Amino acid sequence: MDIHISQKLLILLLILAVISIYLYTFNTCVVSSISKALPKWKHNPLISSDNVALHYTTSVRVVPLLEANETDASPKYRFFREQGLNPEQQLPSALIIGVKKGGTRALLEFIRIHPDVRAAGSEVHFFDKHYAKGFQWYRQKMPPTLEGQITIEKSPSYFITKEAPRRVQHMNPSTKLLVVVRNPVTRAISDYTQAISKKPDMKPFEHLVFVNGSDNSPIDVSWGPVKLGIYARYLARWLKYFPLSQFLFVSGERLILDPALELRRVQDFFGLKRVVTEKHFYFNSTKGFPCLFKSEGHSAPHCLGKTKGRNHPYINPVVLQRLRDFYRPYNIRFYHMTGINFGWS
Ligand SMILES: Nc1ncnc2c1ncn2[C@@H]1O[C@H](COP(=O)(O)OS(=O)(=O)O)[C@@H](OP(=O)(O)O)[C@H]1O
Repeated sequence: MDIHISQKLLILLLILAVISIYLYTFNTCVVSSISKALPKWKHNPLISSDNVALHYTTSVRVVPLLEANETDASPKYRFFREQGLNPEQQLPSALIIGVKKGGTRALLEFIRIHPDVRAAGSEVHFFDKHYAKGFQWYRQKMPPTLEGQITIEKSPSYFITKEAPRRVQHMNPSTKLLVVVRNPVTRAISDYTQAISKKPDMKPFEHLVFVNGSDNSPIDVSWGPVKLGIYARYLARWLKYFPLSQFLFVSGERLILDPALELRRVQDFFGLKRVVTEKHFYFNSTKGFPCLFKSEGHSAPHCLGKTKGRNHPYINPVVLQRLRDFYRPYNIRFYHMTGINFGWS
């Protein structure tokens, strides 16, 4: 009888062991195949690709990521209070100041996975639109944090706002400043794509990019999508108020091709443990972008919302070349200022 029971127990244990081995192997394969699938630029810090075309197959939910401000009513904060901890709202010690269409939302959503980083969900626009409301107002827009946690906010318009550098310095001269930059040609097209999605009767890009709409004329530097790409000009203003060591320049291209690598740089810059790693990301071939396995707000795999990663319109290659030529000297100046060659050609 005893022998009969222990045989049954043995078989049960064997089945459990087989299931555990299967699950472990499956998970390891999924994670390692993703990290193998993602292309790496390990030995090449220069970025040259304008259009990222990678093909991996996964199914995914596409959701807008935490666009709304979070509240402190969540179970997590209840738990903190029960433990006698008192999370408080603080002014940000780090800002993602730009650039528009650089990949700022992706960076914010990726870095906020880190347990020591807390972010304002939506763009607050304090240093450009709401400065008159005062720092108290600004602080109330921030999520509650525990001691040692970093509060971060992103409003890409800060980078080009004249008054912003002085105002940020006034708030805190040690503020850490993150700038996500992307090939200004691609950035201009991205900017235009967003504008035309809101105003479908806009003239074609090829018209708006030139003074008088004619390709015999110079590039129209007063047109927003073009003007914003002259990064060196805007950075020069910021450097009057902050040393270069307080900036981290994140490559928008690499944030797509190797998000874990860029996130490592960000965590190092913040002096944080490297918690956000390759295992948080997978590449979604339908979306054409890296997405998250899970984050604070979502336990299931998810990508950024529909307004991130739009299809760009076809642009005449001659016009593209004119734009590349136009930006070249400004890009070189930007590389010298930052000490980084972003490899935009
Ligand atoms: N993971 C991931 N998913 C989706 N999109 C991603 C991602 N990483 C970077 N990007 C790029 O981010 C571009 C939008 O940039 P921003 O978030 O800075 O735009 S905004 O200024 O806040 O409107 C967006 O530009 P478009 O492709 O033109 O839509 C993307 O190219």
